[in-house]
Amino acid sequence: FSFNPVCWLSECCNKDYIPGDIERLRTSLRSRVYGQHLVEDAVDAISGHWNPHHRAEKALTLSFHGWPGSGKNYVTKFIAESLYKEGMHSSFVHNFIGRVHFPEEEKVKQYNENLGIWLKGNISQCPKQLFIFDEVDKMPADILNAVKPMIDYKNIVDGVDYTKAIFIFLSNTGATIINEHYHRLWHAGKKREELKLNDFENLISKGVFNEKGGFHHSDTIRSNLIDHYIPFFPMQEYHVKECIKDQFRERHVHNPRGSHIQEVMDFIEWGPDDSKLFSKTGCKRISSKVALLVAKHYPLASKQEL
Ligand SMILES: Nc1ncnc2c1ncn2[C@@H]1O[C@H](COP(=O)(O)OP(=O)(O)OP(=O)(O)O)[C@@H](O)[C@H]1O
Repeated sequence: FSFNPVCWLSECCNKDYIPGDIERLRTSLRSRVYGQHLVEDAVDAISGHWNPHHRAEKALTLSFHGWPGSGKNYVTKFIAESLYKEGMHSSFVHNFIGRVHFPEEEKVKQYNENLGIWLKGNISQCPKQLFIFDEVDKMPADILNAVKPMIDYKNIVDGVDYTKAIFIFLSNTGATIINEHYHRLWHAGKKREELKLNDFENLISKGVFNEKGGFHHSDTIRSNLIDHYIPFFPMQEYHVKECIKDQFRERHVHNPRGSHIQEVMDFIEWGPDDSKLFSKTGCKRISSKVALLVAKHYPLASKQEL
């Protein structure tokens, strides 16, 4: 037993701060995330990756694809919260956003150099790091090539162990392919819950390789460094209704009137044109509409919020 007073004051690279609580992750996803049963595969991958009885061969790379508002960031937040005590605020969790961190196409070389040094610096402090790259489709092509060697390293390089890191890429790339394929399967009578990862993985990897953005002709994909492509299915009416109820509940309204739920539903655009099966914005933009209704019709709940 060793006691390190520094760890009282700041985050340390140990089990207390990095509990890696997979059961908590499973429970959170099952109870809070609607309609995305394939994220279970991501959980299994993470669980295997950090399994103390099995040494990972390389860093784990997961790539989440789907329409806006289908839960990619939401799920990532649960992953961070279950693996790290401080969740998204942990100094071992890093969130890069395409348009914010890599806005200029002509600076790719500089971004790549900085990113390489920076990743190495962090991983050398603590190997169990989570790197999230959001809006990969809005990053200049080639950015991911800076990450590629780190994902590829199988051994300790210059004293740094890259194999325990987790990389999660989020994008809308491939969303159209996912939606169309989902639509076809749905027409053929397949149930959403019956769909498997391998119904989609090949389709996505081929699709993202050709679409513009950070994955475009990327070495990361060419060399098969992405371990799992996870499709996020478009949200249907019953999922969106659950999201709306969640938003009411968050504002202490546990029994919202049906007409109020409908009022929010009326704001949502549905596609594709023939079936109108999916919400074009998923569960996004619901929260502000619900906030307005709560302020207007549930004054007591609004007070509780303050
Ligand atoms: N599958 C889901 N189950 C429950 N709530 C969801 C789901 N998807 C989205 N939401 C709700 O909608 C909000 C926005 O979703 P989120 O930010 O995860 O979308 P996204 O897929 O990351 O979109 P984008 O591609 O625009 O980044 C979440 O914070 C959550 O409240």
